[in-house]
Amino acid sequence: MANLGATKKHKVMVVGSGNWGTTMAKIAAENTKANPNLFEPDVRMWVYEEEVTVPKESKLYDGDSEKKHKLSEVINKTHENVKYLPGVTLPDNVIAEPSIQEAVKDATILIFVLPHQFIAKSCDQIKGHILPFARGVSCTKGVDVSESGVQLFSESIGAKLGIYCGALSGANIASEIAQGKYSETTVAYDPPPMDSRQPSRQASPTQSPSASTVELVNPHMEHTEHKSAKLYPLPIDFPPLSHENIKKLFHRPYFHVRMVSDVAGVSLGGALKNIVALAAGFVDGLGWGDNAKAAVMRVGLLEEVKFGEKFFSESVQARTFTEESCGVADIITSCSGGRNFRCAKMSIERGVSINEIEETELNGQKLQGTSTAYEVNSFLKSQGMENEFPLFTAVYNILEGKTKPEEIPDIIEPKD
Ligand SMILES: NC(=O)c1ccc[n+]([C@@H]2O[C@H](COP(=O)([O-])OP(=O)(O)OC[C@H]3O[C@@H](n4cnc5c(N)ncnc54)[C@H](O)[C@@H]3O)[C@@H](O)[C@H]2O)c1
Ligand SMILES: O=P(O)(O)OC[C@H](O)CO
Repeated sequence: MANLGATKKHKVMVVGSGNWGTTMAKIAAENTKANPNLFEPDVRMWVYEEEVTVPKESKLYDGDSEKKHKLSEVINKTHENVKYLPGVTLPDNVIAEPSIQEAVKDATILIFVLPHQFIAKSCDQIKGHILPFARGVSCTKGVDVSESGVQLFSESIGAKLGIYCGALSGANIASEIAQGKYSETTVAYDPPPMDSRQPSRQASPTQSPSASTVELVNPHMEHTEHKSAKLYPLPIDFPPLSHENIKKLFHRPYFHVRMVSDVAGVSLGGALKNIVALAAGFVDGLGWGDNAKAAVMRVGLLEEVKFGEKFFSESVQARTFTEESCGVADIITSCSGGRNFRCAKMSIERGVSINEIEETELNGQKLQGTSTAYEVNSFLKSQGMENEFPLFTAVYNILEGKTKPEEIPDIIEPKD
């Protein structure tokens, strides 16, 4: 699509700076540089500030291996996130910013890449500090479960901030992609109709677009206050956020993007596969091998599709799970080398809780599968549907110590 009437460029920022957050900032920064007609070059990355030590090879190392440095300063001075993505040089247009309000200021595109447990609080901090017509893309893998029901993070971010938010998810182990190794991903962006460009429209000043009421969130939420909200159209002096232009922000020669419109399918694939990966880790930890893993992956995929069709029936498409990177491919990669899989496996092998493994083995990185298993279970319980999702329920019960991993085969066997 032509950039009709566009005189301004999009300012891109990343909310998050963990293993995937830093990788996404790297990808986005490579692409903003490569597409100067669409994007401002600098990509601000919000860093949840902490003190870190630097390795001997770092130019900041002064002989004192215990000396603490602010992580944001280390990133800006050395172009390396020494804690969450060590050994990878970031482009110099990734700018680490410890203030979340400063980081989001004037950004037109916000890429959310936080562990899901931190999204709500971060949105509260951002609210009132973003451009009203900003747009979001959620790369967070998880679901937002509350008393009202289950929501996608694209929906809860959108509803909290009053913006449109799409989703990016795929078979994406961050460290491989950060090293430029080939991978695919799925980006779901279903732009609001008001963002489409009409050639006859007069260019309007950035500050004056009027808001329209649109459906922003999942209509399955029974008691939501946010069923519809005012959404500001993207001013015509910015390039349109069409599939073509959104793809240009994420696609790299080593990171192949497939654009779809099924935001629910993409988000659910990323969230639910983390429960499946725990199950795969449990059976692998027992020494049962690849056939056992394949069995839980098969059942996990079916439960993902069923969850989507039961609770997001108006929007989800089964083929998103079976054909796209965010579905079956993410189950395969997560059950092969993901953190949830590896930690679940170690917890069985060592006979310690997975929370202890997370604490001792991940150096501050966060598992999403354990909290997602609890959240999904509390939602299924509220719906009286635990028995319809035996694998998801078994993972929850194993985490609770009520079921043994050895019982998985019997539990997932269809009952007459
Ligand atoms: N790492 C991967 O390979 C990968 C790939 C695809 C998707 N994801 C998803 O991306 C999301 C982010 O994961 P990640 O790998 O970037 O993070 P991570 O697990 O590597 O790091 C944890 C992050 O949480 C931050 N943090 C800690 N306490 C916080 C607080 N109170 N408030 C805000 N932030 C806090 C830390 O600073 C750090 O940036 C997750 O949903 C994950 O499932 C990860
Ligand atoms: O390391 P995990 O288990 O959080 O999985 C990483 C990615 O989500 C794999 O696609």
